[in-house]
Amino acid sequence: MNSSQDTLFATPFTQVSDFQFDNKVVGVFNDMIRRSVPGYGQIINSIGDLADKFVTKNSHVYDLGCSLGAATLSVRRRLQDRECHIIAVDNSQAMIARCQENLTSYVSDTPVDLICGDIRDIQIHNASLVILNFTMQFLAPDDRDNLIKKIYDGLNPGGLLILSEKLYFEHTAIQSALDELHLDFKRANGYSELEISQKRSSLENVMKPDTLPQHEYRLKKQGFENFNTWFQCFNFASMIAIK
Ligand SMILES: C[S@@+](CC[C@H](N)C(=O)[O-])C[C@H]1O[C@@H](n2cnc3c(N)ncnc32)[C@H](O)[C@@H]1O
Ligand SMILES: O=C(O)C(=O)C[C@]1(C(=O)O)C=C[C@@H](O)C=C1
Repeated sequence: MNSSQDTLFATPFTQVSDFQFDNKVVGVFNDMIRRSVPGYGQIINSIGDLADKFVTKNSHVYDLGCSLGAATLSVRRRLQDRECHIIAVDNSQAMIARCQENLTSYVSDTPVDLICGDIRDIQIHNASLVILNFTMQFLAPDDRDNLIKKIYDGLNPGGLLILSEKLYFEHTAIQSALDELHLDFKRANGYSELEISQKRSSLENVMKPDTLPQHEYRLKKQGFENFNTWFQCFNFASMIAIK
């Protein structure tokens, strides 16, 4: 997936505006997410491995907040002859346009319905896999319960939800230690203090991470009895929940 280097926050702004998944972000997104989210590449690969284990014949796979289609492509590579259908959704028109180009670059017999829309309005049914890879954190906290309930209801028995999120920690010293390790990861990937602090301000109002106990409580409350974290690096985690 080609991408320019992310320098969006490298020059000083008089006022930092709220983060948006617009054309400018789309152009650098692949570089941005790989240099910002520890373990992103491994998570994308493992989503393909999990798809291989959980996706059943003639079922649906949902990639909610698909961005450029990284998770969809990873899944699709593993699903030959499964006769299933992938539904990939994002509410950024710019992301969807670039995602379409990425999907058409690879041949596959698994059809993908690419939908520009809000994941809160999408119906889910006959699903063997639902992916929320760093998407739910951008929803208003009050909308998260309904989304998880809708996913639970739309999954077939034995179906899998993959939920990757940035985490917040209640304990002040733990929060600050893991946050600092994340910042060191960004520094090691070439981001300056200015880039780090301007991006942080830009995300402040639009990305609200939950704690791990909040995720566990929500998943259980909405019906998922089987839940575990399968990946964590610093303050980023990916969870699986099975219906
Ligand atoms: C961090 S990115 C997700 C990365 C992507 N899943 C991946 O694996 O590369 C978050 C995405 O969610 C989308 N998004 C945020 N809120 C949304 C909503 N309510 N409905 C649909 N898409 C949404 C954004 O446009 C953005 O593309
Ligand atoms: O927390 C940060 O600093 C991030 O950059 C995280 C994050 C994410 O988790 O989605 C935020 C926005 C971009 O989509 C890429 C990464």
